[in-house]
Amino acid sequence: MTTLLPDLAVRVEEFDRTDELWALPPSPRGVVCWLRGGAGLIGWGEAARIEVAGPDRFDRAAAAWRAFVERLDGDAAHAVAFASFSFDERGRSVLVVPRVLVRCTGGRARTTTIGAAPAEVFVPVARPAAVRWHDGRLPAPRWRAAVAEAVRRMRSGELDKVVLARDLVAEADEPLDPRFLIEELTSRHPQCWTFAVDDLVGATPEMLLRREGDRMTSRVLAGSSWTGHDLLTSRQHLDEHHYAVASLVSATAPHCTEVRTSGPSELHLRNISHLATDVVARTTTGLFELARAVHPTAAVGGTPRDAALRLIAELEGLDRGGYAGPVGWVDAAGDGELGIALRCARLTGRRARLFAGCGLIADSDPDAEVRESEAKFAAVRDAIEGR
Ligand SMILES: C=C(O[C@H]1C=CC=C(C(=O)O)[C@@H]1O)C(=O)O
Repeated sequence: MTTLLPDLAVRVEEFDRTDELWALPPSPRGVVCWLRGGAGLIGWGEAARIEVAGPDRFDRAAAAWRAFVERLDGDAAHAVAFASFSFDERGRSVLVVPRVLVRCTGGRARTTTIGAAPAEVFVPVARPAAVRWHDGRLPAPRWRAAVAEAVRRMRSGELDKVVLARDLVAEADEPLDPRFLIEELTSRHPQCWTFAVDDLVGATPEMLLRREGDRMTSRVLAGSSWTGHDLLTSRQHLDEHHYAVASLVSATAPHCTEVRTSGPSELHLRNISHLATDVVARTTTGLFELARAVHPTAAVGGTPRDAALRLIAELEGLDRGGYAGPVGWVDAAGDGELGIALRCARLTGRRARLFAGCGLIADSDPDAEVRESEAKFAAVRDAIEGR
């Protein structure tokens, strides 16, 4: 389904960059962003919204985006759509084309407006008021039991790896303002990509796919420590990491040439460290078509993929929505970036539902995984608390 403005004239203006991109949207409504280290994209208002579902959601989104770009008048080359794809094929995936887009690279910023500039009433950024925390659908003891069962199944040889997630709910007295979270997340997590698309806000360290012309890059993460433990000498974490890299490389192989991997190395973030491998390749395949080929990698699904997805449905049973799905942006030429939507929350009015998942193999310890999930929640939890 596509909904769009009647007037699709594109206007572009250049101006000196600002460091406070998060403060530009005039109100909390319809904010979309993809920001890292003071640069990136932020937008508001809706020139078009494209919603797709089903196993062919990536192809349908790609076709709808191409059709939309063809309808634009003027400088269509500067148009960008923000995307949030559901983890599960039954979920709703969304492309949002903002009416106003600010793109900041190097010392310059550019505003792209589609249609007449929207009438803007400025609403100051609000800090969350009186936040209370509740268990989600999978409180820690139930999730620990699910992890223990998954480990038992892997020890019996049913599968090699699975990623199980749990949730946590924040409830504030007033509606949550995504701009506050964007500000907190960009300043706390400068190595991560802070995103807001539809109702999902977060800061992910994992780049699923970046496409610039015929160059594809990816950063695969799996294997974590929140205690400073050396990941590079841990057989368990190296094995867990290996499955994630192998799933990305084998899924992209039919679409890529000159594939090079470098890693693993350790990526140290504020609350946690990960094993990371960077992948570079040449491709002529579009960004969304590549996403169809690779999603879900074993960083969020498991190995073998189908057995892992069945076990996730059986033991986790959460509606992951956009969590662990591809999230990011695409431009008119088909270039763009899709991260994996991790360290994020779904915002609905006064509530935020946080998600955190852990990769499990036969050697995993359920108690350690519960603590790892808490360390992953901390990224958004501390941002909501503003502490
Ligand atoms: C599934 C998540 O993290 C993935 C990415 C990095 C490390 C992971 C791990 O060590 O389990 C996960 O595979 C999450 O943060 O919800």
